[in-house]
Amino acid sequence: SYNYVCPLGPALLFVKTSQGKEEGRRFYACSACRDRRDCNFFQWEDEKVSEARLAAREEYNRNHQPSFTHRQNVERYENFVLLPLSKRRFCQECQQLLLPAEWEKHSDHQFLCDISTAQLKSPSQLLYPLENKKTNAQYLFADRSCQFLLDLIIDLGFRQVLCVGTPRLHEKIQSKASQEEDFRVRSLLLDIDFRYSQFYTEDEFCHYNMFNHYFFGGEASCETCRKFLCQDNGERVIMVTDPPFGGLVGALASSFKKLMSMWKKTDKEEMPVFWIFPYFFESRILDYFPSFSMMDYQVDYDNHALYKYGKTGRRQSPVRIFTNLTPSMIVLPVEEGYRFCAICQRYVSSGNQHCEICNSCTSKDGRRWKHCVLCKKCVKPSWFHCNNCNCCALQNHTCEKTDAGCFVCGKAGHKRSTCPSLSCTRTGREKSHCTVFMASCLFLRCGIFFLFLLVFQALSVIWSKSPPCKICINECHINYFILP
Ligand SMILES: C[S@@+](CC[C@H](N)C(=O)[O-])C[C@H]1O[C@@H](n2cnc3c(N)ncnc32)[C@H](O)[C@@H]1O
Ligand SMILES: [Zn+2]
Ligand SMILES: [Zn+2]
Ligand SMILES: [Zn+2]
Ligand SMILES: [Zn+2]
Ligand SMILES: [Zn+2]
Repeated sequence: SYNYVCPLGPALLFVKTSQGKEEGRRFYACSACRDRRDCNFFQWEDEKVSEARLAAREEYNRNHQPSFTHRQNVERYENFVLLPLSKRRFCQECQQLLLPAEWEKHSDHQFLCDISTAQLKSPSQLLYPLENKKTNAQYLFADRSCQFLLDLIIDLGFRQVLCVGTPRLHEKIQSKASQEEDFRVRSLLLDIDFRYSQFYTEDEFCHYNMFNHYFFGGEASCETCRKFLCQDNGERVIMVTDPPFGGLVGALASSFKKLMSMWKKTDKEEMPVFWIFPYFFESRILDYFPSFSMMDYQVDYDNHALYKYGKTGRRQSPVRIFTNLTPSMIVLPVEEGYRFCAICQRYVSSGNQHCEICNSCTSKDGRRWKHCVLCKKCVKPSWFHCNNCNCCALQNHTCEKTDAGCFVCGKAGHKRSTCPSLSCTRTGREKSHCTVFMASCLFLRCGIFFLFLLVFQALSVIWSKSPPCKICINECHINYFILP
């Protein structure tokens, strides 16, 4: 049983951390929504909850169920495909296939007509990608990357693909399976996006939350997943996941471990996994999965302005494949410049040079990195060794160890609140001219306050227009820590 449940399943326990130390009260919040506007569930761990509040929450959860069940959606689909083309409509506002009896209700909504079988087979094209940055950044694979993944899966001999948050890969497999008789690969999609239940049966799609390992369809849905993983003795099964990048690696890892244990044959063996995630999460992923290694392949997306193949040629994508398969088995396309490093026994980017000192191909971002003898490791090409910080960093970084100084006068040794150029000091001799000083002091304070406001406004304008954080892509610097 769970402590607290919101419409997206069991809430997670969080605590704020600062410099690795826990700070403040622990609290429960929605597992999947980082933005209170999307799910406002909040509960202090040590807070007593009244019966009335619990009842209200249950009521709220009930009211926030989708309007149709998965079963109902499957039946609707069966009726939909019987309709002649001219009667097949899709409401773009409600993101829903419409049966003729429902047209009336959606008459002032935008809709698409003549929905073809091909369109029904590629729902990821029909549905608009959810782009709520904090909750569900639905970045869809560019066809180049999706095809690469599928070819790789086939070449490695896998037959069952558990697609966790990879609707486009699932869709590719499903449509091939329905078109080509000798295509033997099967797939099951696990995703939080319930819109997909309109296009897939209960054996093809499970409504699932990967932050808390929650099957919305209950035991039956969980059983579908277990069966899928265990058919043919669990041979030739692989899980491919591409979670939203907003962090919570620990929560994801814990769910993936649970999925992997549903497959588990022996203690030694691990279910093969492709976890697609940005390279800067490497150490976090390895913390949870020491058997994983990061591949150099750069995963491209269709609808991500930063990470897609631009018109001007190749843009760098920071998204990689993490896997527990032997790296040498992951053959990367030579046409795209990847080459095999015989010493590292893996394929690497063309720019990734083997460093003699580190004895490894050290680049993480595809550019050629340089070795720093003082740091005893390879670093980004744009970094320089800073003697102040005693490590490599960007040339224009602010050194960590030096005192940033006073906000007002810039001098070191004191903070804004005790700045001598501002405050009316309390020593007796100075009190005499205090009134005059007070006035100018107040004037100065107001001035600085407004200046501060202005700068803040300017900054927030700049922030809102600048591309998302390069480190975490959509969600900046989560300082929460999930307790086990
Ligand atoms: C970054 S997109 C990956 C899509 C993938 N590149 C593709 O083209 O198939 C993340 C996917 O995970 C799903 N997702 C987001 N949050 C989720 C959650 N809490 N549990 C399960 N799936 C989730 C989204 O609906 C989306 O399909
Ligand atoms: Zn509608
Ligand atoms: Zn190498
Ligand atoms: Zn090196
Ligand atoms: Zn250095
Ligand atoms: Zn420095």
